[in-house]
Amino acid sequence: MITVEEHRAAVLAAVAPLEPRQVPLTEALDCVLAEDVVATLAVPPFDNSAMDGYAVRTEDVATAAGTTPVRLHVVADLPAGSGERPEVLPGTAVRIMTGAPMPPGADTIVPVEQTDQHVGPGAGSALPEVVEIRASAAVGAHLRRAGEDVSVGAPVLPAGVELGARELSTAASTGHGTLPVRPRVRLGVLSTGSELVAPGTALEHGQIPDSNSTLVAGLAATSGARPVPLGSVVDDAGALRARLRDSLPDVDAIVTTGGVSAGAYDVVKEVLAPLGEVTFSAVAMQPGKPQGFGVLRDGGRAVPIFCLPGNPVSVFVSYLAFVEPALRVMSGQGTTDEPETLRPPLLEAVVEVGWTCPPGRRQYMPVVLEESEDDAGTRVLLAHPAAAGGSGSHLVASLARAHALAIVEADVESVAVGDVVTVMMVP
Ligand SMILES: Nc1nc2c(c(=O)[nH]1)N[C@H]1C(S)=C(S)[C@@H](COP(=O)(O)OP(=O)(O)OC[C@H]3O[C@@H](n4cnc5c(N)ncnc54)[C@H](O)[C@@H]3O)O[C@H]1N2
Ligand code: MOO
Repeated sequence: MITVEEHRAAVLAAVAPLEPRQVPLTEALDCVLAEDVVATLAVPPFDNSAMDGYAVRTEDVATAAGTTPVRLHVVADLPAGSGERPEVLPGTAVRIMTGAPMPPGADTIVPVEQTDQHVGPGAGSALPEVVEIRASAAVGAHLRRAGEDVSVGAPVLPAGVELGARELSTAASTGHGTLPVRPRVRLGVLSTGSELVAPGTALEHGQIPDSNSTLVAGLAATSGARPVPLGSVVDDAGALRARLRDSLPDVDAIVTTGGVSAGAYDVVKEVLAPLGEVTFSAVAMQPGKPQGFGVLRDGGRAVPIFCLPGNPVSVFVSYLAFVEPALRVMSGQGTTDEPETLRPPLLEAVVEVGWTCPPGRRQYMPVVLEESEDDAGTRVLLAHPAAAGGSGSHLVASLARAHALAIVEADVESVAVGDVVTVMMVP
């Protein structure tokens, strides 16, 4: 048996960040930015009004007040989006809406509420010939200056940042319709097993729902990859070979589940082992002992393939231990120089209900966490197994209850109430 660290090291040695690509903003969410980005547009891009009202000259309205209104001729209307540039000469005003460009000649805005005009749309909102201004205004009042937030050429997003909604709106507003990113990893998800039927299908005797496809696709999407569903194949070498061959051009990596242990029908091993570039190992962990990993060739491209065991809890643990770190390297979200960027956060918890551990294998026990206080009033996390049956790799329904995986080293025989264990938070 090899250790988890040895298997992970072999995986990480075989994967590399995907080549950067220019993608539309709509495809860039959750991607890592590959280059520094500077503003090609100022924000705001031009001087514009912050209020619906009238663009005027301050000197024209200097004496305006409720009791001494000033009457100005309205010479034009400027809704937002207007490309007109009507000049505001002395004694005139331009009606202006929020976001419309400031007309030449005007140096301030009087909100519509400080005039005699109707507020809002509908009846009474026609453009007046004359407007009565009922308040004076300072130079630049309610005016949003070009470049006030960002000027052209200013750095706005650094390489390496993970693009969320805020970063993407920054890119959009500073002139970018596309961005150079590490693309999302297209992860092919393939279940193997003649017993599998689609979730929700009525079962014949011996059949079970394929829950692994849903699990892996969901985990991939959660970590920013793009799952590519490859369905399920029966335990037939020819069918598996054909499905893998047909899928290769559309994916950057593949996860298969099932068919990797000692069974007479374990076709994943049967098909991939002879190719010479996929290795099958026993890893000292429970669940998740039988693991395959290697690369398939698509022309000159190496496509990493993870052959996880079929048991669903084994799939979950194996995904977090091996697939997630590799995807994080490929997408630029993490690096081997900083191992904490390759996995979910680790915390410590106090065991509330003990359990026994398998000999010679590191155990990953799905646990429920609860917050509590110790005798000194310090906040502590309490952990108990999520399933009555412990870390059995078939106890898939209990996964929904788990908050974390308690990691118990291979030399520990049992975990007792009050022990402190390391827990890895799970997606
Ligand atoms: N003689 C031995 N038998 C087994 C060993 C061993 O060392 N010697 N290892 C056991 C361990 S540990 C594991 S884990 C499993 C792994 O088996 P496989 O990867 O070959 O997986 P299968 O046999 O195809 O399936 C195992 C189990 O999982 C269910 N399954 C499979 N796919 C799905 C799916 N898509 N959705 C839901 N459930 C799935 C399947 O029906 C089986 O019950 O091998 C042990 N055996
Ligand atoms: O390694 Mo298996 O996943 O223990 O059941």
